[in-house]
Amino acid sequence: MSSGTSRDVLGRGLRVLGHAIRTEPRLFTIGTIGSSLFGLLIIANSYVVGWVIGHIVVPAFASHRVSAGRLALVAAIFLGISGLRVASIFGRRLGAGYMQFRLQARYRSAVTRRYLSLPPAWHQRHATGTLLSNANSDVEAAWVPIAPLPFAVGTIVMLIAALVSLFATDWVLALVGATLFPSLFGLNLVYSRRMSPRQIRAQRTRARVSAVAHESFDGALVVKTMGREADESRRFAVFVDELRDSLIAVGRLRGLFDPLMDMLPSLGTLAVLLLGAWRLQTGAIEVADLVSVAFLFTVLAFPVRAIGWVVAELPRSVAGWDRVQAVLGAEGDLTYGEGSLPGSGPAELRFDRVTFRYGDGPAVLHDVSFTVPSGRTVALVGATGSGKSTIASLAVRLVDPESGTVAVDGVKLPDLALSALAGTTALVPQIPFVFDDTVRGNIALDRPEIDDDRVRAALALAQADRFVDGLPAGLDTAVGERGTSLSGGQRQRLTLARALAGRPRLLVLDDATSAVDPRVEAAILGALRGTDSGASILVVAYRRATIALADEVVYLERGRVVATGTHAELMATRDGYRELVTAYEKAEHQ
Ligand SMILES: Nc1ncnc2c1ncn2[C@@H]1O[C@H](COP(=O)(O)OP(=O)(O)OP(=O)(O)O)[C@@H](O)[C@H]1O
Repeated sequence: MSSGTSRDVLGRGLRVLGHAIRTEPRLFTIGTIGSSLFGLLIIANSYVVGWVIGHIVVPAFASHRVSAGRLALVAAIFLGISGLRVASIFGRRLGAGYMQFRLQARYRSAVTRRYLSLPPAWHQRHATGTLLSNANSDVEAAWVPIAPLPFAVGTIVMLIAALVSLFATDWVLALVGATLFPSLFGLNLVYSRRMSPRQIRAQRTRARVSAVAHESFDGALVVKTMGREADESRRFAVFVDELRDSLIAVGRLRGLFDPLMDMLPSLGTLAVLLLGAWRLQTGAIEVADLVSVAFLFTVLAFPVRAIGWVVAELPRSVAGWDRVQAVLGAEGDLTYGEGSLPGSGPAELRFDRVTFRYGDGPAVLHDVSFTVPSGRTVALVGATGSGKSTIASLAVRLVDPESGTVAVDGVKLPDLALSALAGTTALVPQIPFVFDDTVRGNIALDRPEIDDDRVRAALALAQADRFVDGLPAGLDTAVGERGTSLSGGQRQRLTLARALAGRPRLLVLDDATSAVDPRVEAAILGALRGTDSGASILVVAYRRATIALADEVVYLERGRVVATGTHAELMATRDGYRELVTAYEKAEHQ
């Protein structure tokens, strides 16, 4: 979705506002009633000021007397107007503030929910920094005009009422208003057209700055160890400078527009005073009328600015809204069936003639067929890039095959409900992810059925119980952001324990124990195979000892299964397999 040209941005911005009003009609109504009352009170106040000058102050100059009763009446009227104004400002700000923050919260949650439901392929195409920007600054930008919106609508009500009262007072003075008010609108429109491309550019640059910053922080270790700090700072500076320039361009235009918006009502006041003096002379109006109208023009400038605030923010709002909609409207979700897997104990996994490609790229798996029989351990072995991780992703349905089927206990994965899939299968990925939480929190992940006994049992299976017992607060130890206080092998075992705690019936280990030493790895696999109610296991393996523990080996070359059999059989019959496993072994001993 594009952000559109400046020409149509006003229309689209108004549609975004319409959407906001339909989403929060009650709050919008409260805010608008408050600000309309505020506007009407401005007019009332002007007419009271005029009346006091014309009927109390001017006669007092002539008679040198003011009645105390009249003064008390005037004081009471002004106090009453002030009280009502306080209430109107309160209603306006309350309605607008609640409306803006509720919309922001609603869309932040919606964007985050959408991120979580979009498939890995989508995430791979979008930088994390951009996603952060979508959920934060784009959502904020979309709803920036909401804060002044009720004020602007109330101002329009005020301008219409002002025009009516001006015509009721004097048609000549009314003509000044009839010329001024449309000019204010016109100026706002010109401003919006000019501002549009600047705001869109600034919003895009913000997302880029966020993406580059995120990448720099994420890769801080590489940047430091490779001595690239200066280059990385320069790379960042290019985008920061671009953002500075686009924000200055926005500010420059605003700097030009704001004084113009202030000046127009002042010109109106001047015109009223000149024409009013003439009308006074001819007896067409009274002093009270002239003072009322002149006073009205001087106090108009502030509320009229509210229209400018809304219009000025529309381009930014449209840019933010488009970016938010691009996430909310993104396609490629996996749809789930309703099927369940009622059995218990280890499940069977079957790949049948599976072909897969990433996006429009070449096929990376061709006609892959193999089975992990219930309760057995199957090792996937193949050179780097041969498709092992892709098979692991397909086995737990992170992605769907282009053709062929993947089935668990005879049920095709797309026919399964998400809960059935998540309750049956577990993937332990190559790179462990640890949340900034306690050991317990990381393993239980708020799953209510996972109590401390299950957490401990999972830790024991993952050979992690001893190191966790050695942590200062045991299960309650906080592990830091991404588990920084743990070693790589400890992180891997924690992630494995997390998967095991859910008692999966099919466990997929994608090189999940590469950072633990070979003896511990063998102990883990031995323990997993030994449990009676355990899972069937598909393991991407590199170490000879691990591979030898598997009941069967599936050997891949360039996305094709070229042989299956026991480790011993493949060592005897397959040269490529023997060379690869021997190479792994040599690398390990070096
Ligand atoms: N997200 C992706 N987009 C495009 N191509 C990809 C993507 N992920 C993997 N590939 C390609 O798919 C092929 C198989 O990759 P895969 O990660 O499954 O191999 P692997 O056997 O697990 O490799 P390794 O042992 O290095 O982890 C490779 O050619 C790789 O370049």
